[in-house]
Amino acid sequence: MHLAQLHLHFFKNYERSDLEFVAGINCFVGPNGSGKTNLLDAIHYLCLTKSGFGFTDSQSIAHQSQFFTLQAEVEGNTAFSLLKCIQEQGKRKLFYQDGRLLERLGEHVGALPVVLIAPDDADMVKGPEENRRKFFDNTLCQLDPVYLKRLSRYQHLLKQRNALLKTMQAKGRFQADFLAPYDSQLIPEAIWIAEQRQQFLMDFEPLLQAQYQAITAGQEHLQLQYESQARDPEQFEKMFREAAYQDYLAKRSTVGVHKDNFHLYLDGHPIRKFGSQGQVKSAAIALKLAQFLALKARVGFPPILLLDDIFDKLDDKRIQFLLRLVAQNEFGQLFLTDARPERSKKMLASLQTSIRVFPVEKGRVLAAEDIGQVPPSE
Ligand SMILES: Nc1ncnc2c1ncn2[C@@H]1O[C@H](COP(=O)(O)OP(=O)(O)OP(=O)(O)O)[C@@H](O)[C@H]1O
Repeated sequence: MHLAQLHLHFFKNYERSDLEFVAGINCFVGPNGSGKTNLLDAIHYLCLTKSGFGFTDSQSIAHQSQFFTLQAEVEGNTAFSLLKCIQEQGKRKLFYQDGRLLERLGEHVGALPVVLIAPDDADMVKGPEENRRKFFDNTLCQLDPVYLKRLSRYQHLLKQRNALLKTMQAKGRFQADFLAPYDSQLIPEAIWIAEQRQQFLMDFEPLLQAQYQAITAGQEHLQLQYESQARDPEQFEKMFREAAYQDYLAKRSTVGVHKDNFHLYLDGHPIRKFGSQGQVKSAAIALKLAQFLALKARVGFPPILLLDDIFDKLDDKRIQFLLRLVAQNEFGQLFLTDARPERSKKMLASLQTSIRVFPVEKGRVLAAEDIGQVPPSE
């Protein structure tokens, strides 16, 4: 499976752009701020229906416009060959597969799996718990549509419960019976989500460890530990109900799977606290590569891989590791950005795959150049 074409209209700094990709490596090169990452984000939108860099939909509409349109042609083993995403300012985002408007955006999640390796990935390892929760939820949602559905339901109920707690506080009156209908729906969802996370991690941890050991030449042992209040269903239900008054005082739900933690340890010590910069970077790439392998195993073909600015932000050792994987044909279609064209051309030129370089200049993509040793059609 690969993206054969991409068409952008009023997406960020692109007024209109039409690109034809190769099935191997597509490299966007150009000065800082020219729009290279925006192209990766357009691809991310078409894979997961949203930005991979935390931009809102309205931020992604070009300043001079009231809408953006993204379109892609997909070749290979997917159930569709044409994708379209339209976002009009202040309106519902529309997403089409082969001209069919999807009722829910979630229907598309997982159909075109994608992994993004970006400069701020270290925040996933070093940053707050929420970052790791987001990473694991993103992976599980791409793997399983039911997980996405039930997680969305949990988040929706939680929002409603929190709004109710705020209203109660504003009125100065705690009423446990008002919370009960939410609690009886939230508790089973939380228990189910915790179970799924737990099960998933049993397969994911060995993948993660193998990737980390390969990157670091096997010197240290990376471990992942899952901590959830909902792992013991009976205990959790009691805890959740008992927290009601505390929740009222806090004006938010203080117990639940939105509080789960995913701890990373290096030789038994929390990497967040003790990891060196290099160890943190290696763990971040290992997480993304393990995500890639988990998705590939589930769908049976390699996900699209987006590499943002890796030549600048990673050191040679980690770049060489990634390029070795490319050379071993571990990946499918790959998109990467680099501010220095000569460097990426030199790094990529020897690889046995089709390679196309797209020069980018202030929201315009100039004539592409094929530099691979394999013709673009293969
Ligand atoms: N909604 C928008 N409308 C118009 N321009 C936008 C919009 N959002 C972002 N931009 C512009 O896009 C440019 C940033 O693009 P992008 O992040 O893709 O750059 P880049 O080439 O990856 O740069 P770097 O090499 O620094 O990472 C900036 O000039 C920014 O002003």
